[in-house]
Amino acid sequence: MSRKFQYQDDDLIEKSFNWKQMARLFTYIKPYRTEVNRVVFVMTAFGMLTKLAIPFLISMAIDRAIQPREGDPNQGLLYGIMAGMLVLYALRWWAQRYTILKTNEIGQKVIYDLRTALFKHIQGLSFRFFDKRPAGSVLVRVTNDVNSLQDLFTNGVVNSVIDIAQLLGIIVILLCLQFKLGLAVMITVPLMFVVSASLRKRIRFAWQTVRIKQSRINSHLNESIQGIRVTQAFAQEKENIGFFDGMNRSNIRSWNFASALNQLFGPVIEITSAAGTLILLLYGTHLIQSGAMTVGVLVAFITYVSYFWEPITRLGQMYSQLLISMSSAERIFEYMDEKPAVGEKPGAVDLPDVRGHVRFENVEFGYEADRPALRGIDLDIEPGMTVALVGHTGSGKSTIVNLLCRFYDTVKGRVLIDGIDVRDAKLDSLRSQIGIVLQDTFIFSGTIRDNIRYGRPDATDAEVEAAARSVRAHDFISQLPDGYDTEVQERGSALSMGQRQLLSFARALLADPRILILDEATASIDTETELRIQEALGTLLADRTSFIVAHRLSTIRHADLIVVLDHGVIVEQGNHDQLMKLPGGHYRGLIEAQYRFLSA
Ligand SMILES: Nc1ncnc2c1ncn2[C@@H]1O[C@H](COP(=O)(O)OP(=O)(O)OP(=O)(O)O)[C@@H](O)[C@H]1O
Repeated sequence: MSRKFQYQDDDLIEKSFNWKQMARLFTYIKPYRTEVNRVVFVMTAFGMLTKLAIPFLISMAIDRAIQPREGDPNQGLLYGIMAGMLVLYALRWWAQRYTILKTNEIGQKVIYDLRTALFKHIQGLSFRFFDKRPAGSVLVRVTNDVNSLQDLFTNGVVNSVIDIAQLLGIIVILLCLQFKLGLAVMITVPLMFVVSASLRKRIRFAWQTVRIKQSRINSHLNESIQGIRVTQAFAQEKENIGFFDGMNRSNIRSWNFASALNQLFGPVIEITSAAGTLILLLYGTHLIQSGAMTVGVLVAFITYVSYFWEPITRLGQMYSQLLISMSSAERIFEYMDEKPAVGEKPGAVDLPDVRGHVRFENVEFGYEADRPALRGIDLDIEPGMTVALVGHTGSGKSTIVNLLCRFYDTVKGRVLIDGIDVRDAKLDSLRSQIGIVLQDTFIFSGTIRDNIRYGRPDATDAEVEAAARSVRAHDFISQLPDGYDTEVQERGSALSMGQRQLLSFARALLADPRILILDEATASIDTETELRIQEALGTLLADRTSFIVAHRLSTIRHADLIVVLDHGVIVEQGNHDQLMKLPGGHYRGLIEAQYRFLSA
């Protein structure tokens, strides 16, 4: 069976509904406590109390103005009551408008804070975290999962507080109006709670499944778009579309299932409410006939009972909303709790301006526990040296530079810069002194100028241009439609491979790091660009310690030290001439193989 498109990102998070998590979610609303309190006050005082007063006024109108037990109808009192009701309605309208505006505002602020906190946290996570997760699934958590909390924070929190207050108010009113009738109506409530509680867990899992399906769609989407050229080149569009369709359908099915479960809350409440109304009519009529209650009070009672179910229905909906939000919250907090695998020690020091003396002392490392990628690595590199790392694919060249930048920590041994263990240095101070030019030269969307300035945003235009000139990038940049202000697409797809390389050289040169890492591009480029890149390299490497994951013969030949790796072990080191003299040596073998390839 094909094992293509396996996104092992998310398993169902097996945690029960947990109040601690809830409390944690609500810490995000804490900074806006005063605003929330204000809204709750306005809505309770002007929205809820006005609403609760209206049925009371209606009962007064019936029993005292329209059909008093004693005396004639009182028209004046009726108009008075009507005027009072108008004022109450106006007040209620204003309170509702204020509440909607304010709750939306508060909700947006909370979502903003949460998204920023999550993004900030993810930015600080180590390579190990990203090794394990497809980019699409990380996107989903910052977008969809955070969005799904929006409803909770915009309407949910404030409305729930108001609903609970309204519910308590109505219970008090019902019991005061007619104690026995009030009790009789409320007898159905526990039944409703028992039924809905059993739905709770199933709904939570159903929504989590939806999120996971969405996350997989996003992962696939991300991969499909990034790999579209390969897909089209291998004519795999149909297969891709088929796979996407399957995912999409599965998403719909799980959405429908979750939503159907959600909808069960409504009928549960409706049936309970119908039972309550029946009890009310039967028992209420009996009370009127026996003279224990007036018609006006029954009318008010009926209205209050309908008000009684309103907050319960909304709280029920809010509860399902909460369950949906909980699964998103769990997914968000799972990332928030992720500690960077490469952390900063409590007493980490700022690495002073380094000279560029690099030492690897008996270093051992593996990406996975049982598969060592490097073993017994000892290197001593003087400041200013150019070191070429060579070896077969997978021999550990990139891993050496990953450890130097501290993208990962060694399992054994130490990496020292100017005698300071990289684990004792603040990450910022370490990485800002190391420049990296990767094989996959990442160009960000923005102008050419912004891209060159990436590592030193404060560089002047003149400095940007000087850097570009030094690495021979100025000529091609000035021929672009808007020169340095030309907008490049994300990943720089409008630029050629060689041009992207030159741009990344300019970026590294402008940042002027003491230590430079260069993962040479393997793609073959024309001789003229190759020459230009060689010249640019000369400028770039001058006066700094450089590590080159080398693929080009020309670069290797001029390196001060060539380190030959094989299966994670250093098998030879020396300069070109020394290594070529070793009969049957690894390096000599590599060079001879390349010459054979080039002359073939
Ligand atoms: N992120 C990762 N997770 C797990 N294993 C990895 C990871 N990166 C590299 N490896 C493994 O570690 C070993 C060394 O990889 P490394 O990338 O250092 O090789 P390399 O010499 O730079 O290869 P190439 O010339 O192909 O870039 C390989 O066996 C590789 O499969």
